[in-house]
Amino acid sequence: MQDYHHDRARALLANATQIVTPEEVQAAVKRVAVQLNTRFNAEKSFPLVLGVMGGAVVFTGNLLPQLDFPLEFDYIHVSRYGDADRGGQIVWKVIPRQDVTGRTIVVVDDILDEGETLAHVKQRLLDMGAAEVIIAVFADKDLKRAKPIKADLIGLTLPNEFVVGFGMDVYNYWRNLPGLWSISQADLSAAEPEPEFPVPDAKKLD
Ligand SMILES: O=P(O)(O)OC[C@H]1O[C@H](OP(=O)(O)OP(=O)(O)O)[C@H](O)[C@@H]1O
Ligand code: HPA
Repeated sequence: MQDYHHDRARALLANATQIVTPEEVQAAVKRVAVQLNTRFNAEKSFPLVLGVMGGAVVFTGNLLPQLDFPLEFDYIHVSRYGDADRGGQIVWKVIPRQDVTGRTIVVVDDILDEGETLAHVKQRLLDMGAAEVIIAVFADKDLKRAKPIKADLIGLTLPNEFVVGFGMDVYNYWRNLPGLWSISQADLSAAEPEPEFPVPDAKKLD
C-alpha cells in the first residue's frame, strides 16, 4: 500500500513539467502580501483572514508572516475535488466559526480554477452577514471563459493545466512541492483509457 502510493506519486512527478520555480512562487506570495499591506495599513480595520483548507495551507503559512497589520486568523475547510482531478459537489468540512457579522473577511486560497468553490464560500459569508469579502488567491487559472467569481488579489496566472505544488495536489500527492508542476494530460482521469479488448462497432450491435 505504501509502496503503491510512493511509486504512483513519483511516476506522476516524473511525467510532469515544472512551470513555476520556487523563486517565482515566493515572488507571487510577496506581491499579494504587499497589496494587502497597502490596503489594510491605509484603513483602521481588523479583518478576519480565513484560509480555505486544505489547499491554502502552504500559501497561508507563507503569506501570514509577511502581513504587517492587525488581523485575526482562522480557517474554513471546503473541498470540491476530493481525490479527483475534476470538480464535483462542494463539501463543507469546517464552517466559519467566528461571528462574521459586519466584518471584513479576507478569504485566502491556493487556486481559483472554475471558481465554483470561492463563489460558494463568498456567498455563504455574505449570507452570514459579512460586510465585505475580499478574495486573495495564490493562483488564478486562465480558462479563457467567464467564471462565477473574480479574485480581488492574484499572485500569478496559470495556464489551463492541472497543477500541483505549493498546497495543490493531484490525488492527494505533492502538496509539498515548493514550485509548481503541470501534470501530464495522459495521467489525468479524463485521458481515454486504452481499450483492453477490441471495441465492437456500434453499428453491428443493433
Ligand atoms: O475554482 P474551483 O474549480 O472550484 O477549484 C478551486 C478549489 O479546488 C481546490 O480545493 P479542493 O476541492 O481540491 O480541496 P483541497 O483544498 O483539499 O485540495 C482549491 O484549493 C480550491 O479551493
Ligand atoms: O489545477 C489544480 N490542481 C490542484 N488542485 C486544483 N483544484 C482546482 N484546480 C486544481
